Amino acid sequence: MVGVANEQNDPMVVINKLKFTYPGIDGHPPPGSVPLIEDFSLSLKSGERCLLVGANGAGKTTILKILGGKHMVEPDMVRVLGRSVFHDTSLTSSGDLAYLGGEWRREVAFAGFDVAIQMDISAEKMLFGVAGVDPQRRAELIKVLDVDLSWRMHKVSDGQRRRVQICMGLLKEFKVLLLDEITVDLDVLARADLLTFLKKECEVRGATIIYATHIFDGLENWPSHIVYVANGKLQLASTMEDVRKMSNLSLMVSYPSFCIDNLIYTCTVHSCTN
Ligand SMILES: Nc1ncnc2c1ncn2[C@@H]1O[C@H](COP(=O)(O)OP(=O)(O)OP(=O)(O)O)[C@@H](O)[C@H]1O
Repeated sequence: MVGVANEQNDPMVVINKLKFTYPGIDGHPPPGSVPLIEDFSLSLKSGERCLLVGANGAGKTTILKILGGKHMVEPDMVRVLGRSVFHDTSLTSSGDLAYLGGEWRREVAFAGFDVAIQMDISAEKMLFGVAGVDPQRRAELIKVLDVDLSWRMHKVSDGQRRRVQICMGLLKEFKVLLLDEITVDLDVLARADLLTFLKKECEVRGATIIYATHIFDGLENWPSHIVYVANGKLQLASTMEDVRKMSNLSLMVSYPSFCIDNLIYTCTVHSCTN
C-alpha cells in the first residue's frame, strides 16, 4: 500500500504498470479488446518537467486524463502526491493537482473554476473573481500571458481566449500540473514566456509538470524528462533523436540536435485499431 507523499523525498507522480482499456457501452472493456495502454511506468519528483510526446492517437490525452482522475484505474496504478487521483477528489478541488486541456469549459471547471468562457464577461471579472489567489501571482500571470483586463470574452480571438483560460488555470499554486497541448493558439512570444514561467514554477516552488505536445520549438532546455508514447511494441530510446527515428515524426526532423541527459521511459501503448 502506497502512503501519502512526503513531498521532499517521495515522487510527486507515480505510474505503476498502468493498464487501461476504454470501456464499451456496458461500462466494461469489450471482450477480447487489446488494452490501449499497457505496462506504462513513470515516476516524477518535485521540480521535474516531463514532456509527453507521440503521434496522434498514441494515447497522450488518455494518460493525462487518467492522471487527472477522469478515468478509473486500480488505485495503485496511479498515485499523485501519494494519493489515488480517481478516488481522492480533494487533490483537484484543493488545486494541488491542476489539469489544463483542450476544452475550456470542462477543464476549467475541473480545476475548480466553473466559468462559462463565451459569455459577455470581462477578463478582469473572471481573473479577479477567483477566491484565495495570491494577488502578486495573479499580477505576474496577467503580465506573462499579456492579458488585457478589458477584453470581453465573447469578442476576443481564440488565442486571447486561450490566454485567459491558461491564466485562470494557473492562478492557484498547484503542486502537480497536467498540460494537454495548451499552447497551440499562442503566438511564439506568449508561448516562450509561458514556458519560462512554468519552468520557474518547478525550479522555485518544486512543482511537477507533465506536458503533452507536438510542438518542440523552444523546448530544447525545458524538460527534465521525455516520455515517448507509441503504438505497438515497447519503445526504448535515450535521446530525442532516437525518438525521432522510431516515431518518424516529421516535426522532430527540424530539431535533430534536441537531446537531454535524463530520458525516456518505456511503455507499450496499443492503438485501438490494433
Ligand atoms: N472516450 C473514448 N472511447 C474510446 N476510445 C477513445 C476515447 N478517447 C480516445 N479514444 C481512442 O484512444 C486512442 C488514444 O487517444 P488519445 O486522445 O489519448 O491520443 P493522443 O495521443 O492524445 O492523440 P493526439 O495527439 O491526436 O491528441 C485513440 O485511438 C482514440 O480513438
